[in-house]
Amino acid sequence: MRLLLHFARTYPARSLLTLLALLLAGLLDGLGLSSLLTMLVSMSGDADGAGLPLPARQVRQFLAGLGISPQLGPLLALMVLAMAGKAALRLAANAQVGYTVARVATDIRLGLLRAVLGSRWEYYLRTPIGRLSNAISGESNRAAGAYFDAAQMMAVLVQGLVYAVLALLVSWQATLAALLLGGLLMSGMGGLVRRARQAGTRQSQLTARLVTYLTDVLQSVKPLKAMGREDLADGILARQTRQIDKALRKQVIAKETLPAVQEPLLAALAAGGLYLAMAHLGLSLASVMVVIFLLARLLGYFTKVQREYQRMVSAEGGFWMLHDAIVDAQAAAEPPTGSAVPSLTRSVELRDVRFAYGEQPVLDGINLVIPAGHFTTLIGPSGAGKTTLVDVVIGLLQPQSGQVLIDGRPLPELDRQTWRRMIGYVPQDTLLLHDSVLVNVTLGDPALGRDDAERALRQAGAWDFVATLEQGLDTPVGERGGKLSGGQRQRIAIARALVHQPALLILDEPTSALDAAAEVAVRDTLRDLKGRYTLLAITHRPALLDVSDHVFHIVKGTLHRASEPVS
Ligand SMILES: Nc1ncnc2c1ncn2[C@@H]1O[C@H](COP(=O)(O)OP(=O)(O)OP(=O)(O)O)[C@@H](O)[C@H]1O
Repeated sequence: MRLLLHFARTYPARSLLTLLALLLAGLLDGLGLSSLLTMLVSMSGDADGAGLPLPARQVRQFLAGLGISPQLGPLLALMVLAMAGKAALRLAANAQVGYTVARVATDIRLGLLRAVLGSRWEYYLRTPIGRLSNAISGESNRAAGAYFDAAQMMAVLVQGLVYAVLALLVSWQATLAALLLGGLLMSGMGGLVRRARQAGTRQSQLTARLVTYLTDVLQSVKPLKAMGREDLADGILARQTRQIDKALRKQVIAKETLPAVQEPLLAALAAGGLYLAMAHLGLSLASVMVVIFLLARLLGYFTKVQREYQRMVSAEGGFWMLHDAIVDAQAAAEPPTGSAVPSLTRSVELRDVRFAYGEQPVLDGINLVIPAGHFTTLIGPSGAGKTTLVDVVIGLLQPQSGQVLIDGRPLPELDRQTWRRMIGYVPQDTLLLHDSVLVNVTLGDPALGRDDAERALRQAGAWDFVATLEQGLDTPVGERGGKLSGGQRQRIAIARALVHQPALLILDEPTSALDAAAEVAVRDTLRDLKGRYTLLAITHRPALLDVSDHVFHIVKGTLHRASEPVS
């Protein structure tokens, strides 16, 4: 029910339209059925209609009002018209449902993408990539399927209600008895519905776990294969796959058992109802014929509604899992951005900045001035807090106290996106996109052309090897840049950071994978960039230390000047 309310609230107009079309279709179905009943009764010889069941009499009156005599021809025409109208309305309703199912899947995907992309850096550190890819690709379709099942259930329910009203007009006693028994039948089968729901939820959870684990394995498959340990991953993946299989089988059993139990019970109930109508309520033959027909269909609708409901709840777990993932990502949204336009002509300054991951302090009262146009380098032992300091400058992490000032203005007052677009960033681990060299350098930015890419590649000392590639700039780099060497990947990452001519170039160990010649090329580039750009690097390499203007040493979150500016 929670899911139905959620859909009704999220898509009110579409849901209302669909319901309206279904209701009208149900009413037309009832009209068609009443015409049929009238014919049946007329054929039974009850010419004046006195013994006709109520809806049949009303159809006669309705036809008389229109000046149509209740003969076979007009009755048949009315029935055909009603059925055609019903079919058209069902088509309209089903088309709406189909569009909405596609819309639900799109909304889930976009909702998750936007929530994820708008999250704080800490969110990415704790959320497995595989969980997100599973959600975007497979699970969102399954979750949207829950809307389809909900709509199918409503369609059957509306039609069932129309039949119930007709049946009540014919014999309220027999109908009430059927409704009561139908209700009992449904609650008796509740266990099977619950089992399908549990198995569906488990299937979603297990699939998310499997895809998450598989993504991690594939990302580190090289060391696994190199050390002959892929069988360890295989064992875990196979166990998780078997668990999914078990959950699927449970769902199948619950789904198949439901109709298998419903049908004999239904037959028994129909027989009981018939007996009641004939032996105890003393209904006329015409009414009994109608009662048999209506009650059998009515109980049929009961069971169908329950089957659709079961289908819906077995897909529901996936829907709520995605819904919670979106809420989780939204809760981790980046803080509101300021609106001031940043400039970097004087300095980036950190004033008494303190940052901790939970209880663990990482930056412990950092005071640092990074002058514009200079080359500032941070060195220090592993885990000292160098990358964390850089993340604070970018605004990926917010310090618990202290300030980051850009040309004297606190970072939170600045427009975050504009500030970050002024940054060129070379990360410690170079991961390229599975695309061409060109796209890897420009990131698909339409404002940047081939000339820009070539200039940046030349500056990064990468043009020589790119020019020799078979397709030059258009050469695909393979999955995560796997077709290139570590040093080549690193130079492409440097070109990517330079291509948009950033005001602040941040490099985290930019030459760690380069040979001496390539390192000299990058060093010369950085030396040339000095004065035009502000450079902030983390490095231990003497080549870069030689061209730095200021070198700071970080030890256990505190900063020490390691050298005076070089000339
Ligand atoms: N997401 C995180 N959650 C908790 N602790 C973290 C997290 N990221 C980093 N740390 C911790 O913060 C400290 C500083 O990490 P940081 O990456 O800034 O070090 P670093 O000086 O750049 O190290 P390296 O030279 O090895 O890259 C380390 O002790 C690390 O364990």
